Amino acid sequence: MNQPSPATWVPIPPLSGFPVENLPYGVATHGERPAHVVTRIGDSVVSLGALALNGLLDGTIEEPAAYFAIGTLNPFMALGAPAWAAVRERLTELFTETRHRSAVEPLLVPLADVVLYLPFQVADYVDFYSSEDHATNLGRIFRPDGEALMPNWKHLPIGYHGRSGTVVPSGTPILRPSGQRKAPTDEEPRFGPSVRLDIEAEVGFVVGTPSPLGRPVRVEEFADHVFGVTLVNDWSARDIQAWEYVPLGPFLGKSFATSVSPWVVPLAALQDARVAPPYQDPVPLPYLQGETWGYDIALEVTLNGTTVSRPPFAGLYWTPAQQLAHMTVNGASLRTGDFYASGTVSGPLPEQRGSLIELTWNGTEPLHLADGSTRTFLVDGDTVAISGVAPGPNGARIGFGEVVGTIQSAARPGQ
Ligand SMILES: O=C(O)/C=C/C(=O)CC(=O)CC(=O)O
Ligand SMILES: [Ca+2]
Ligand SMILES: [Mg+2]
Repeated sequence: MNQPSPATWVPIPPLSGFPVENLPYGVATHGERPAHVVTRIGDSVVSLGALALNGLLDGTIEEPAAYFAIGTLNPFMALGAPAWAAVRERLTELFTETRHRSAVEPLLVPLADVVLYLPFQVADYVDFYSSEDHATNLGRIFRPDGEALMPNWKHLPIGYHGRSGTVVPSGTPILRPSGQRKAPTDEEPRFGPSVRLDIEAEVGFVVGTPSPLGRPVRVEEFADHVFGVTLVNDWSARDIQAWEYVPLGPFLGKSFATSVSPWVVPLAALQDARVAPPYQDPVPLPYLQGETWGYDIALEVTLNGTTVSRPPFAGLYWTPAQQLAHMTVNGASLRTGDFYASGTVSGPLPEQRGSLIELTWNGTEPLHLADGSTRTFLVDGDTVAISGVAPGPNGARIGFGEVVGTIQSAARPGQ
């Protein structure tokens, strides 16, 4: 469908991922103005701070300017699902009812004229490991002599706590990390810049509503707590990781940078992208059961402009609601801004693998790029972009935009 959103008076380019059915949240500056909460429609950005200051969000939440004429989504996210629904309904009204056009149109700013930031303050950051194809591939590569999947893998969504302070917005340069590594053929460990720098294409979930210590969040409560969805590139230094991570798990090989796309797509925009959860055998324990679903988000990974993978999020084994329930089943509380990533998204086909270690099978099968060069792991100057799109109502496309990063050479020790 060429015109997925005929109801809006805002011009929407054909096939745009930002029709009125999307209305994601971000944080942006425009010229000298301070950072505000914004939304995007077509190729225009609108400050919710400006809408609020003009009285156009009256009747949604108390004092909307206090939540939107600021440079972070956290206070709004903390208000909870009824407030999110009220604001979304009002924004939809403003962009679809022509009587609002004269008031709202002057507030539209071209996307190209704004600078986008990390839209929320990250509280805790968790990274899961929930793609069966990814886990199987990594098991084969890292543990060729054992079972590909660990015995616990189909009983619980495996994850680890990452480093929230190094979650960075799309476009932040990625400095090649240095660390210890020891290849099987090396006699001794050595220190230096990673020579196996990799990507992980993932989908991230942003928690809005907090939960108290001691009260697990049930699978059915997912949509009460999760505000929205982003794309993630969880940069990974495979050589540092391989030497450091047994038995306690990923540490410095994954904590130097995790890039996030600038738009948080509300769960409400993904209603039509829900898919049946995968068949789970063995049946998980009761706290992981309940009404749950996956999301049909088609990812695309480009390396210096060449498409190298199309990972399908729909096939993930554990659903985001099961991940949330697992993360809190021990009584751990949720804070506004908690962020959890799905784990690397890989599909069953070779061209659906979400990391270079899989795409090149541990560096043995180089990728061929459009410029004639080949790659196993990332070299300085490489740019990786991950984009995503999901189905919306009436044939609309719900876009996530993209998360981009370019590799810079390692800082010399002492710098
Ligand atoms: O299986 C391993 O040894 C390693 C797995 C990963 O590096 C993946 C990871 O950290 C989580 C994920 O993104 O799926
Ligand atoms: Ca990861
Ligand atoms: Mg990371």
